[in-house]
Amino acid sequence: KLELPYNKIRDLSCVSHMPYLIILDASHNELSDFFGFEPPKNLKEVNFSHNHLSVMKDLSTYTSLSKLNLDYNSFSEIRGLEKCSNLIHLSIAHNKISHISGLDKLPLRHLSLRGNLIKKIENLQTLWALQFLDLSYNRIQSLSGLQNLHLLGSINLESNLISEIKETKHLHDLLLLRELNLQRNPVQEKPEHRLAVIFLLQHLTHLDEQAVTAQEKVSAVNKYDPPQEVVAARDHMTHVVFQHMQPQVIFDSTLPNLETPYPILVLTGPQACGKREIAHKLCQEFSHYFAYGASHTTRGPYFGEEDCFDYHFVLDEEFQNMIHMGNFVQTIQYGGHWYGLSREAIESVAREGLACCVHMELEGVYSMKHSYFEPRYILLIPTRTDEYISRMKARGLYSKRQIDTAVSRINLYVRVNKEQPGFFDSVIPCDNREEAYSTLRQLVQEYLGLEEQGTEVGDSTRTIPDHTPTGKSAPEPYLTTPLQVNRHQNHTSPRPYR
Ligand SMILES: Nc1ncnc2c1ncn2[C@@H]1O[C@H](COP(=O)(O)OP(=O)(O)OP(=O)(O)O)[C@@H](O)[C@H]1O
Repeated sequence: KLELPYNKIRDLSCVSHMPYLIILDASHNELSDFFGFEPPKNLKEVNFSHNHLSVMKDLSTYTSLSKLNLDYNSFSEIRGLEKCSNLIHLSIAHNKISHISGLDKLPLRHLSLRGNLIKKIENLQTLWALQFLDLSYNRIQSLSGLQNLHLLGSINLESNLISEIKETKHLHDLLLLRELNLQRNPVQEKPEHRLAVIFLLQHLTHLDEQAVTAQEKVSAVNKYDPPQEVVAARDHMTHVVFQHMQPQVIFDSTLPNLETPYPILVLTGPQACGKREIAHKLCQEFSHYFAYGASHTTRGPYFGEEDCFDYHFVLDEEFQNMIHMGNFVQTIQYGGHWYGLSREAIESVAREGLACCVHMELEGVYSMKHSYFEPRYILLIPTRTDEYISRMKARGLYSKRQIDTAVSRINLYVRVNKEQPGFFDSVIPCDNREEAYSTLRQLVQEYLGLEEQGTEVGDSTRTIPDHTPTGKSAPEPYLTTPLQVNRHQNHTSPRPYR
């Protein structure tokens, strides 16, 4: 690695003598010669931002290059990158580029052409891997030109000249689009076009706070809020697509098996109904059978919460990276924060030979039902709304709006349970936490066959149900009554516990 930023360097020919160089930072210098050195074989990252470069030249010998930063130079044309078959991150922001060209078929995931003179979105259709596109601060007048970018998750078009949104058909390819920034475009000034903006936003899970007013946001959500099934299908598709883009790994511990799927217990219900506390308690008491699968979240920890125990607390950027690395089984946005259950959270429990116990909102359940896992779903539902509200207030963590949202979602759960019999394997009222836990405890004991064998919970001498690939312990009954009640609709005989 060679770091030379903030100097007055004009000549970099010395790099020709560094055949093993991998990373070069020559930003903030006085270079006018573009790559004026013999190419080190494995050069991967180059930063030439803030120099005096004006002409790009053929980089076909720089085949390992994966990240190139050319911001704040004087380039007026993109060229010479045709053979850079490993280039995934390219930034040529704040130059003098007037046309998008020379990028055909590159495996780019991140492209920034912010602050140039571009009038039209063009020649991007072959960038099949593109996930992040920054075209802000240009002179673009229309949204056309975004066809085929199936993996694009974020487009920044802030400060352009987009004055109307006529055709939205070409945006239908953008299956994974989560963010679209249209701030500071004339279209925002015209009331008749605001509706079109909202229409575009119907596809997005992230509604830009400043792009639409609160009222419009509400009407957009009400009018276009897609059904839970659609949201879950999109969420599942996102994670499957991104997982398939990674080198394939065989997950020994949780691989589906027709006879004995890997056991997962999902506690679901509205926020603060006690599912997390109950999940922890269950994992503690039945520590030979269950371990807690901690989700990732972008919300900050509350007082007393422990990283890796309650959640893996991460920044938004890391969470988005994890999505793009195909790390999650499911994700949701709740209360302005991201939550996601990673494959690794489940795998790490499975590797211990234990069943994974997790908690999640209804959207998570819908997504899990698309996965190859076949968890048991227990709904914990408050039946005395006043007490539920008082308990939330007493925690001192929630605004009135958060409490209202949580309360309004009780009906959502009740409706799903009523309209889709069998959706939850069991429903437990949770007004009294002790009673709720005791009911769950009983279910789990029956499920593990503990009572029948008269075995004490937590008895370390007892054989542990072993789910590891090499596990040899005898199969145990998997979910006998009442947890199994609804499952009987799909399965004729109880399945053995691996
Ligand atoms: N991976 C996930 N997928 C879906 N929902 C999740 C996931 N992880 C957590 N949640 C749910 O998101 C909601 C908000 O979680 P958060 O921990 O911020 O709330 P909380 O106020 O501590 O409530 P709780 O006690 O229910 O966890 C909770 O209902 C939680 O169960």
